[in-house]
Amino acid sequence: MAEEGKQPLLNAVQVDPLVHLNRAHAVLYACAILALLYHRLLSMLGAPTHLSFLLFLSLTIADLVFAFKWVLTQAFRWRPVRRREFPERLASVADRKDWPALDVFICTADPYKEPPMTVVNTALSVMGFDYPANKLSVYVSDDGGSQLTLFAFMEAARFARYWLPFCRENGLVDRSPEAYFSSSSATHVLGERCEKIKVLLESSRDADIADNPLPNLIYVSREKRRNYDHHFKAGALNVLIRVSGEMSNAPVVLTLDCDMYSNDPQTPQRALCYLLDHNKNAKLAFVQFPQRFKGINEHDIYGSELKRLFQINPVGMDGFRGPSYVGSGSFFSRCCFHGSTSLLPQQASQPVDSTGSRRINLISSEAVLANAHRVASCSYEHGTKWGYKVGMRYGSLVEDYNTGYRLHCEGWESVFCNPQRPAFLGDVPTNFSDSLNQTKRWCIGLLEVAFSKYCPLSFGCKRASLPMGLHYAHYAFWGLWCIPLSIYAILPQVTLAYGVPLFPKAFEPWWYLYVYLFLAAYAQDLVDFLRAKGTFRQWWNDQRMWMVRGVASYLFGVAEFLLQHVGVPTVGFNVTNKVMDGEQTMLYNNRCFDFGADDSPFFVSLGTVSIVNLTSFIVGLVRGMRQGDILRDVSMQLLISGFVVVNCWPIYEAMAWRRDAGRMPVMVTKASLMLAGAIYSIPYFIL
Ligand SMILES: O=c1ccn([C@@H]2O[C@H](COP(=O)(O)OP(=O)(O)O[C@H]3O[C@H](CO)[C@@H](O)[C@H](O)[C@H]3O)[C@@H](O)[C@H]2O)c(=O)[nH]1
Ligand SMILES: [Mn+2]
Repeated sequence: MAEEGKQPLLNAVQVDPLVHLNRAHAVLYACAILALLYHRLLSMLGAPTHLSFLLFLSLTIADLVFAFKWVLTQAFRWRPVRRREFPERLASVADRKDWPALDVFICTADPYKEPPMTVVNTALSVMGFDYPANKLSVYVSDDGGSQLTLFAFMEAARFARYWLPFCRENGLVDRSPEAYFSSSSATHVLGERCEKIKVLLESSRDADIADNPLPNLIYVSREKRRNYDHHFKAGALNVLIRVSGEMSNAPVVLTLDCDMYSNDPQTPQRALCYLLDHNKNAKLAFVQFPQRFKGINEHDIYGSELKRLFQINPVGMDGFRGPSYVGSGSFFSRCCFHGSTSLLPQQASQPVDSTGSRRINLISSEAVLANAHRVASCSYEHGTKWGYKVGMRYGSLVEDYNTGYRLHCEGWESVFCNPQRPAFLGDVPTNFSDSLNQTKRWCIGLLEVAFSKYCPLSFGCKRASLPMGLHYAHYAFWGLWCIPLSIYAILPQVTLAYGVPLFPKAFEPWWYLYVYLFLAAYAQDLVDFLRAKGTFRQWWNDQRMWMVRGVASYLFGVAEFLLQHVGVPTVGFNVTNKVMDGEQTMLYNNRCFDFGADDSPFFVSLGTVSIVNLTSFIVGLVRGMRQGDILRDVSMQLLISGFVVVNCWPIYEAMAWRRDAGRMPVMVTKASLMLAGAIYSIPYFIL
């Protein structure tokens, strides 16, 4: 290995050339926000009645939240950096035989929502990494304790003997069998059960048909008992950290969701470009690859790509301590799980090195298995620091966000690695209601962190840094979007229907301020999106989903979080469905919104908002045509409701004239009409 300091460059970093433009614009926009708040204050002070004061107050609250969120997002735009890595130079730094061992963790939880074949597929794709087989171990955590999954893996172990040499001989890059070739009820999920650990393949013993060693493959189903908190995925990963610690104990650990298969066998080498970089690795906790997805329809109608979360914002965080951990596609340095950088002497937080792997040839020995069983039992963590100071952190439904955040607070760093060819590809919910449920779960998990003693605004700004604190606060307070979005979805519209102006007259100077604030924010968002290789149509759908989530996922997420706090039990980690029926798939591929799956309360909310906006827009326009002068007074309200109406088009289609299975259930339409009627009648009661 090359000496420290003389190491050839394994990676390079470049600051986004547009930062200065962004910063200049931030200053201008900040002035505009201050002017707006001043104007709001004036209107409140000059309000002629209590009612109009309340109306202006609501708008002020909405704008304050917008302003707060704007401040938080500036942290992402302050210093975005892009990285490149040079895996071809790796050979001059470390010989293949000196590469650190790699443990891959794959989590699955529900054999019905996550078909075992998907999980097997993911496992085989990583066993096909271009990496020394005797240094590679794949651990599968089955939180469902499913016989079917275990059986599928036993078969997979046999299949691997043929598949892996086949990949190598044919130089396949797609090493997930399903991706390459595409082109049973005999089980039940056990409530309580003992831990089960099976070594399905052992590198020192098993070889493929060409007589090359195979990677280790280990199936782990942890012990589950009533009366014990299992901490969902975080708990499962902590069991894997300990079990693998007893077996292969590799210094590098890759975490993957069961649907995130490897799309490039060179990926670990890219990660090594950072993990073996002596200038970096003493503090490097993880290398995060973006979550990328397959099967998204052309215009991405549900905004499933989550470009901002997975591709744009990490670049912004990378200019500081690094991107957040997103649960999948992350190469960890194992030592980061054992405590903080500052607490440990330099030797203990040793950078990833070529050593560290235990004697792999012993993993199925009785002694090792006995230890593995011990650490996989549910009482093992009792009275230890696991989940609090050690391993994946508990206390939030978004264990990934929470763990990455706490690592950054302890002084660890991370890097964002976003190669041209997606490193991993996963499934997205291609069903409207599933997609909204997923973001609702995230929203709740994030609020759990926001309102804990680890609130990023206080704890994070102090322990990590101001920008890192703001980054994490942006996510923690994600759900707050529901406040301004709900207010702007109803208030200007209802007042418009009653002919009450709320905003400055058209073409007055203040009116231009509002127009500037809207257009500039939207334009900047569009530019960010296009620069991240999005299309205009995808961006349009993405901004629509932002509003949709505002009155659906975020609104219900915040409500559920509040209910949870007054003691109403809630669902917890509702695993996202990865199976689609034929009709759903057809609707999705035809870019049709699917409201048919269930009559979810989300849809009542969406239906109500869309009806209110359409009604007000028509009433306002007709009134404006009749009495020309009022048109200028309510112009802003007309623009807002008109904009929402354009966005709600798929909802009107689904309510009024679609006849397929994905149309809006009649019950939901009726409920929405009633709710809209109720909203319009509120002013009567107040007056
Ligand atoms: O009790 C549980 C629940 C879930 N999982 C696994 O966790 C993964 C993610 O679950 P999924 O239903 O796919 O959730 P998503 O919302 O799609 O996942 C995102 O958000 C999660 C946090 O909410 C992160 O853990 C994931 O990595 C991230 O991809 C899957 O492999 C599950 O099998 C478990 O192992 N045990
Ligand atoms: Mn998922």
